[in-house]
Amino acid sequence: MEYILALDQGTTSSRAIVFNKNGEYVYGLNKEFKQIYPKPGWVEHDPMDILNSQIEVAKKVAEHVGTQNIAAIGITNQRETTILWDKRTGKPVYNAIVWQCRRTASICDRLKEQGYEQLIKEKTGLVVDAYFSGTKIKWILDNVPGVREEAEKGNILFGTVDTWLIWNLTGGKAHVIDFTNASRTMLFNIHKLQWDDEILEILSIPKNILPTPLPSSYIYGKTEKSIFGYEIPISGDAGDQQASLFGQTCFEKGMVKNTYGTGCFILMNTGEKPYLSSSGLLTTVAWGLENKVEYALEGSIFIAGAAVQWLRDNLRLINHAAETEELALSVPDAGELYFVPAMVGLGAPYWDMYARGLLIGITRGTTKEHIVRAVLESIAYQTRDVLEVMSKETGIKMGTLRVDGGASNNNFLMQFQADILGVPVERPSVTETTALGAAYLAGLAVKFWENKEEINWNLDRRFEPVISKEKREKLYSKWKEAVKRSRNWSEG
Ligand SMILES: Nc1ncnc2c1ncn2[C@@H]1O[C@H](COP(=O)(O)OP(=O)(O)O)[C@@H](O)[C@H]1O
Ligand SMILES: O=P(O)(O)OC[C@H](O)CO
Repeated sequence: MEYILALDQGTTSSRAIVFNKNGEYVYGLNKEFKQIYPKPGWVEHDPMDILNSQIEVAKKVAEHVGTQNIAAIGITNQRETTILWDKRTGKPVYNAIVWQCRRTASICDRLKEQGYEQLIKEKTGLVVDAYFSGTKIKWILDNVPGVREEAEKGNILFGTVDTWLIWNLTGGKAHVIDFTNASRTMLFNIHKLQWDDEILEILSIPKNILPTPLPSSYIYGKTEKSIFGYEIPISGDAGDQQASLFGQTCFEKGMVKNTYGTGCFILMNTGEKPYLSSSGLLTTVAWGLENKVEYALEGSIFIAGAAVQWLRDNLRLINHAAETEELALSVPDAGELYFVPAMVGLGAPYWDMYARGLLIGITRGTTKEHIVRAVLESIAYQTRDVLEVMSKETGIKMGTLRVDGGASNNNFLMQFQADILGVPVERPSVTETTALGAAYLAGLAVKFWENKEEINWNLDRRFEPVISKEKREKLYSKWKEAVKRSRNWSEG
């Protein structure tokens, strides 16, 4: 068999991509689905939309290349997003609460007041934040009538999006989660690789709703024959950011990647020991493979490409994301205009659930082009915030930054990123590295690839920093000022 099929279930779209033995992109399709914003700061998806859009593109792509040619399926997904369903009917009991959703900020505040921050950090590697699944599960159990009672009777299952997809694709046979996704729930002990009873008790979450945690490269089950006409092994599962670290072949300690999608997620491979941060970075499982687990340090930025979507859909300043490159290049600079994309608060390294978006430095001369440029620049500044902390903490000086994700196709942004970091930025020829990583993990489990050494990484373009250190620091210090002014704005 010639191909591996990767299913990349992202925040805004479901994607299916087929890769060949050389790790080359053969064919892929993408389907956007509805974002639901019931209240300010709340974000939901319909779990059936997630499932149907994913199956639709998967079937079309498989048929295009010949379903019988697919050796295995790898799954990768938006992480933390929380789904609870009734295992008797397969019906969700509530919409998926999306990772960006802030509705559980007050539950997190209470956990902090009760002094649980350190305990949670030591066990899970995470900061207490509404971002993670734990408080979202609690919210559904406490707020959707009847769900807690049914959960206690053993009728309810929880899953992140990978769990939900695998459960449905296997016809309800496999209720599983891989270690990387589990490490984003705030319920998983990343040292013991087990659900943590103490945290489950603190949040009043019954253990029987949780899936079985497994390595990221593993045969979890086979697809129901009715879906593709064949039973195909599902043998890779990883959260999208860890999958992209793998697809970028960041296999050595100290290697770093940044994915520019809805948000930006910067991960550094830290090897076989978890490194606990003291300045707002997360410790997370990078992958479970070949009977061992490796860890990563992560800086999660909530809004990156989403700010470009906001320019398109809310302000209607552009028709397509790609137009921003030309618009930004049409002005020599942003004219001291700074945009802080704190629309859902600020993630790493600030973790301010109450910060809100800000555009500052507007003058009579400010144009649409300046606004577009400031939005793109904000993505690069946020990345520097994380990388500064990362190298300070670990003492590792990054040699280059490997990039991927939709917005990494923006050459202006990549050049500005190199300039503001003072470090070269490398874009690989396959920027769908998230899907590629999932394909690699799936292929390794079924011996489509024998070992990691068979895996390729090819450069598309390298962006070298060109501005002076003085200019870089001047631009960056003003950004820090803008961030200060965006903080602590919302009253919850
Ligand atoms: N050329 C571009 N310039 C700037 N932003 C872009 C460009 N292309 C895509 N984007 C942004 O990148 C995001 C899509 O990237 P993708 O990796 O598909 O994200 P996700 O997996 O989070 O859905 C969107 O938010 C979009 O606005
Ligand atoms: O869907 P993406 O690519 O924006 O990724 C979302 C992250 O997994 C959230 O942690």
